[in-house]
Amino acid sequence: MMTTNNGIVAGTGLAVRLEDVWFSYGEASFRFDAEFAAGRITAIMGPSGSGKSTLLNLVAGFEKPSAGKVLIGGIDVDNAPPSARPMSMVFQENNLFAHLSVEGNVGLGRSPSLKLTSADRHAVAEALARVGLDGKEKRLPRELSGGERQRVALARVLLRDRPVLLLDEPFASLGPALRDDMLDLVADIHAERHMTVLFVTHQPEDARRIGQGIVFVDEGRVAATGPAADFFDRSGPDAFRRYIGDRGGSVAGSQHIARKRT
Ligand SMILES: Nc1ncnc2c1ncn2[C@@H]1O[C@H](COP(=O)(O)OP(=O)(O)OP(=O)(O)O)[C@@H](O)[C@H]1O
Repeated sequence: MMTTNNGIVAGTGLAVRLEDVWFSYGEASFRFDAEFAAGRITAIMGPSGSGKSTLLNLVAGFEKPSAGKVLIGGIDVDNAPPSARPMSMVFQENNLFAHLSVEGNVGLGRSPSLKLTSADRHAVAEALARVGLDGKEKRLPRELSGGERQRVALARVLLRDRPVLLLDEPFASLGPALRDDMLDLVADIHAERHMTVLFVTHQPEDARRIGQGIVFVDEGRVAATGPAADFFDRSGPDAFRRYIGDRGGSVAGSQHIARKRT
């Protein structure tokens, strides 16, 4: 375990808890009660519009509960803006600043003003090598493929080294083989850093590949939670099986999906 210069404990996860959190967007109302165990990868699944991104945004601090608490590592983060919360977030797109090079975008993970020491620069280079982007340091985001852009975002996650990682469908626009590569990269990073990962996905294959637990969100509520293995056999909750579609004897082709060890 290591403490970074802003006092955040790196190299380990922190539990995330939503304690009877209420929130609404006009008529769309949400009430979340959920616990995400420290150091685990939890896939958040559920129908479109059920509130998965809203749940992540409440944890990140982009939205504020009208009642209830968000606790990270047992600490109420109500007054902390997103930048002060011990987490990193990767979205489906627009994770990068268009005018900054690859190394600039990653360097932001260490210093928002990009005043980087030589140790910081070394760390940036190491993170880029780790995600397979060495040699592309000077490129701008528009000179990269979609998968490469997400690799840059993951390199920044490595540099930030926060105990919680929020992933909001980060690989949804990538093809299946590339998606698997990216999921394996997330699993490898997780195996090394043990952060708590909340991973929103519509893909049962992806949830099964790296998810250790599942939180199933339906109509603004957490409708079911449990180990991924239970969700992907016939004993899974009915509403979840209806959502992903029961495919004759196995759920979501579970017999055929290689699970990445985490
Ligand atoms: N900024 C916003 N302003 C108003 N309503 C919003 C806003 N963001 C989301 N909503 C509404 O809140 C509900 C939940 O949206 P959310 O994005 O959390 O769902 P989701 O489960 O992540 O969906 P998807 O799987 O389609 O991404 C939807 O009805 C959506 O229209």
